Amino acid sequence: MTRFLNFIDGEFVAGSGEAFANHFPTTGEVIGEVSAAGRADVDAAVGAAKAALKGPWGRMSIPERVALLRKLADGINARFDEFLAAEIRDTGKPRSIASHIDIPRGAANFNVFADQILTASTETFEMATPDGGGALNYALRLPRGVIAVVCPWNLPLLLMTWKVAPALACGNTVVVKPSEETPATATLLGEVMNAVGIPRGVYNVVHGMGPGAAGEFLTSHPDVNGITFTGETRTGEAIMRAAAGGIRPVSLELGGKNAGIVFDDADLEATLEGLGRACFANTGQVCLGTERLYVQRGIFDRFVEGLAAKARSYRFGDPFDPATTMGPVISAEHRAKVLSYYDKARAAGATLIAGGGTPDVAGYAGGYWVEPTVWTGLPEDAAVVRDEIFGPCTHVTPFDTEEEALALANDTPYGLATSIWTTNLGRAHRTAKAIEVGIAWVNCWFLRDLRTPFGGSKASGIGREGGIHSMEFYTELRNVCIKL
Ligand SMILES: NC(=O)c1ccc[n+]([C@@H]2O[C@H](COP(=O)([O-])OP(=O)(O)OC[C@H]3O[C@@H](n4cnc5c(N)ncnc54)[C@H](O)[C@@H]3O)[C@@H](O)[C@H]2O)c1
Ligand SMILES: O=C/C=C/C=C(\O)C(=O)O
Repeated sequence: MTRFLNFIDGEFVAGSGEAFANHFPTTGEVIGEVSAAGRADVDAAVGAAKAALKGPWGRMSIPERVALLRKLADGINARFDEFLAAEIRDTGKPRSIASHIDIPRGAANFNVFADQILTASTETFEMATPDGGGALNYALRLPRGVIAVVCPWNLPLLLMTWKVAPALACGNTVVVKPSEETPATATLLGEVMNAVGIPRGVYNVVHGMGPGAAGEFLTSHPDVNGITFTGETRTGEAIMRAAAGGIRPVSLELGGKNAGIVFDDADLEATLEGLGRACFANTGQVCLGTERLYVQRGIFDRFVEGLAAKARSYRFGDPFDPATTMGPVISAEHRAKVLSYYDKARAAGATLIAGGGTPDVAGYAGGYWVEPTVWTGLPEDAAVVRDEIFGPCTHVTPFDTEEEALALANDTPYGLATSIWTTNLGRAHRTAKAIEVGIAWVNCWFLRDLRTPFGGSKASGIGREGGIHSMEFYTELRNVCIKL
């Protein structure tokens, strides 16, 4: 049984909070115990992070920091199999996903933001002064200080390093609160931090729950200078309230109810491949996934049939077996939530095209399995069409005109991402511009260039991360005005 400790000031320490169990979602077995941080431990972590700003880390040049970030990427890659196993045991996700997405991106994030800080520039303005002389303004890009990083469980290492890497690149220190469901890779990263020579206190990890526990202790801590959060919209509201105390900036990457739009001129095979992944990859637990599809009437029946075939094509089982293509959902609680929506769809009179229940997975009866599911026939105000479910399921609605598709897609409080499929160039540009989201993919899904702005509109978030946009959040600009 693994014991996951907090990582504070370069050391692994037990916390004063109540320890809790870590489950393997594939079997439901308890495979670890997580030592939760109490308020005093969070104080110690924030204190260590604050002190580290004044230590060697704070005096380091950008090239020195960049060299350490590259060592972190190499350090993760050198222990690739350990990170892979840790992520798989926390999430039950298939090896094929974790080895292609989670761990490589977890490492790559450090290299990407090392590159970014080397080229991040600031403005200068020369001005005339009333005395006939002049002055020169230039901006200094300074770290904000101690950054609280609060993370979800769906892509644990990837989403954590997506924030930790730019925060460190900019010279901040961090206190990470991983999801209580997935403590492993954040903890393992502490070992890599020490091994490559990141000074103590620069990276800290506190484990525990959110409300009334480590998450809240951290986000309400007065010595935290900025909060970056990925998770549910409701939690984002609580974090924003906590950030109001002391006026701390927030970056919020929140929930969604993303629409996919398929026009009848789309390449059907490519569309099914792309949207099949958008609906079902990672057992539907991707914030960018599509839980609502709008398909033009001319290809509606063929599309629905093709998507049902995709839904039925997954293989459940041992995540370490390369033949497994779909894992369980993260927890018994989350499975109950997803299945409650399967019940709601039934009660609302949906036409069930595929799935709709729980599979029998031989040898893994205790796992948190749910079937990939496709429905049609529900009105737009049905709970299944409106609420974020965060499971491997989608509802498909037919439409006739471009205007109608856009009105349907935009009729949601959320605005994270969309995936539009058409071979008509003009329509692609028009639709991408008219849809109210932060990320519009055309003829693709989850194709990521890490220099691009990433984030949500409406209730899906505040701010953008990625490339220079991360630098904007993790630094503060100071204007220096020199009278010449
Ligand atoms: N927009 C994005 O980039 C993005 C990416 C991934 C996931 N998500 C969203 O995340 C959600 C799934 O993740 P989740 O269930 O882990 O989200 P969650 O909001 O339940 O939890 C996220 C983190 O916040 C902590 N937390 C909870 N309440 C808190 C509080 N009051 N104060 C401080 N911390 C608190 C949790 O312990 C956890 O570490 C989905 O809604 C999904 O759409 C969004
Ligand atoms: O579940 C959400 C996935 C988010 C992905 C990223 O933040 C990324 O690719 O950088």
